[in-house]
Amino acid sequence: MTAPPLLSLREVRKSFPAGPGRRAGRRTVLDGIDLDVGEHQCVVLVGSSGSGKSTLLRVVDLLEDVDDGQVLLDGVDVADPWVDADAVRARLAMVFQQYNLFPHLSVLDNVTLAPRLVHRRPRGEAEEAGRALLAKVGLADKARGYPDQLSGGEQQRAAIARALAGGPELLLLDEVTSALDPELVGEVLDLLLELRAEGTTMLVATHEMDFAREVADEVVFLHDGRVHERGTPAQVLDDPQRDRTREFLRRLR
Ligand SMILES: Nc1ncnc2c1ncn2[C@@H]1O[C@H](COP(=O)(O)OP(=O)(O)OP(=O)(O)O)[C@@H](O)[C@H]1O
Repeated sequence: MTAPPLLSLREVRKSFPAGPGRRAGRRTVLDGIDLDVGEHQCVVLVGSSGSGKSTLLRVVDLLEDVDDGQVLLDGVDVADPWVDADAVRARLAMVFQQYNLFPHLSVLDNVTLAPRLVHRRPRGEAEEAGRALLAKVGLADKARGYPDQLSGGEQQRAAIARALAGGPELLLLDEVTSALDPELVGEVLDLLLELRAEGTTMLVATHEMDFAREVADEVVFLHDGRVHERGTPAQVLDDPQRDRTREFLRRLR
């Protein structure tokens, strides 16, 4: 029997209130999503603003409940009542568009907070590992600095170091370069390419098609909460079969 993929979504549905008050009804944001991410794989979500990419990542990171369908980690539905949600969260880490570093903590304390509080690692050990991670992301000299003393690109690299600190099995990346000035985008993408080359398992939402082309095992084009087209980067980005995918890519050029 073959092992299940690390992450599987099966017929996942999610809706939100379409406006204030009950009469506004609900808007379907994920409309029956099927998706697999195998160990050491990188799946990249692309699609227009509002197509559901962030919501999909938030569902995987247990920040949103699904209305219907399953989110399976190693074949186990994370919504099952006997599943320990904290244990699931410890296997995942998400990096957000806006870094979300704690402004009152040093860079090193941001990186070591979860290992110390959640994983109960002794301070010395957590700091040693944290410094190694900061060196890896090119911030060895910023360990004692504070987030507001860092550029956007440095803050995002610190956020990536923090995400890696718990040793996640799956890294979720939500438009991590969207808030950066264009000249800082490259330094973050280079770091992600390095992580990818090391075999880090990733589920990524991005508008950076060149990056998608370089890292993705599979590109998934979302439209209106559905998988509209999927395949290798060459298939979806260079030879799309559907008009909507072509139109989306044309608008990006
Ligand atoms: N908590 C919420 N309450 C109501 N509507 C929401 C909520 N979160 C997301 N939505 C709506 O769901 C839709 C999909 O949003 P989502 O952020 O997942 O899209 P996206 O593809 O990530 O867009 P972008 O590329 O702009 O980040 C949008 O119309 C959004 O307004």
